[in-house]
Amino acid sequence: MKPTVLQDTPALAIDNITKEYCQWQRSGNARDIIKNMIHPEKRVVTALDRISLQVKKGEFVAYAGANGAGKSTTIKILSGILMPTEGTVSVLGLNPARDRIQLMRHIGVLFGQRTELWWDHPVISSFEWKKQVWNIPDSTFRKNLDMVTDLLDLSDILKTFARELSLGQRMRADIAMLLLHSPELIFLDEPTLGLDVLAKQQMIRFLKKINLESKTTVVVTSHDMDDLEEMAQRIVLINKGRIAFDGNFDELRNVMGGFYRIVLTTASGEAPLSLPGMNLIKTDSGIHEYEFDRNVLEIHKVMALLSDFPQIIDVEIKKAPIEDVVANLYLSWREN
Ligand SMILES: Nc1ncnc2c1ncn2[C@@H]1O[C@H](COP(=O)(O)OP(=O)(O)OP(=O)(O)O)[C@@H](O)[C@H]1O
Repeated sequence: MKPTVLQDTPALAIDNITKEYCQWQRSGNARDIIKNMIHPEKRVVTALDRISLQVKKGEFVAYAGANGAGKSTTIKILSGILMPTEGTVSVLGLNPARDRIQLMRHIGVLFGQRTELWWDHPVISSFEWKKQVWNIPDSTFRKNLDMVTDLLDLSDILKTFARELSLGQRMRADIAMLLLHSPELIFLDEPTLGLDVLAKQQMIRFLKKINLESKTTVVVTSHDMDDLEEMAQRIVLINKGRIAFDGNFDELRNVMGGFYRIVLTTASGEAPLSLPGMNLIKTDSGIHEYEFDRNVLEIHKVMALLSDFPQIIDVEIKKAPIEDVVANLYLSWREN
């Protein structure tokens, strides 16, 4: 039996947390070898700087930011691996550092670069080991094993040694193991890292399904913004240890000016000479891609503009790729 957690609490609540790390600096000079050993220089890095965040039960939240922004540190604090230097954290109403063992029965954590599988044993042995150690009831284990085997296509690899799996197979097996005890909340640090297009789509479909059908709360980090947009309803962006954006993906696009793209194909192959308010960003074999700010140039005005150019034979209007929006945002943060 799982110990009970409070039902009406948010999935997680972070209140004003700061995390400082102490980093020892050593020079690479051979003449500093003694100094490096006895008096290495100390540097304090503020990985998280007074962060507050709430996630409701059943939400699917993307947690993103540039390298070193503080994502993994947050996940480690939320799962009780690290303690914040200051501030309070509550996950399903529990204190992750104090109630770690109780909490682990309700959550699942994946660090995409690491594996929980037993390296020199078939995958199924790791699963059965978890069942014994975690005391997972037979019926729950069987139901979850059938579900993950089917949805993550595991039947071919259950009897394979973990060390013989490809990266994508290993990731699927790790996610499967994470779900065997029916966690209510899962933290996934880069679950699509290194997956091929098909494996990625399968993983994304799977995560959306368990969020929708089992109401599992999901917090996922990734550097792939397209993946995140496909999966999550909400995106929280972290920059230098601070929350810099919290909203949905369309709101995020609006932060950078509500940019849209329009792709025009012309019969002559030439780009229309002047389209005020639109910037030509790419042109190739008679296909011309422009960017415009929908808040400045509304879509009906764009259509009116295009009607003056009979040589246009095809038009496609789309939102700016989220990767580009976020890249511009990171750049603007770096410059400030
Ligand atoms: N164990 C540690 N000891 C000292 N400093 C650390 C430690 N772990 C992380 N840091 C520092 O904390 C900051 C945030 O690191 P963190 O790993 O949380 O970033 P991240 O957003 O997950 O980055 P990435 O996208 O590159 O994985 C970085 O400046 C990093 O150097």
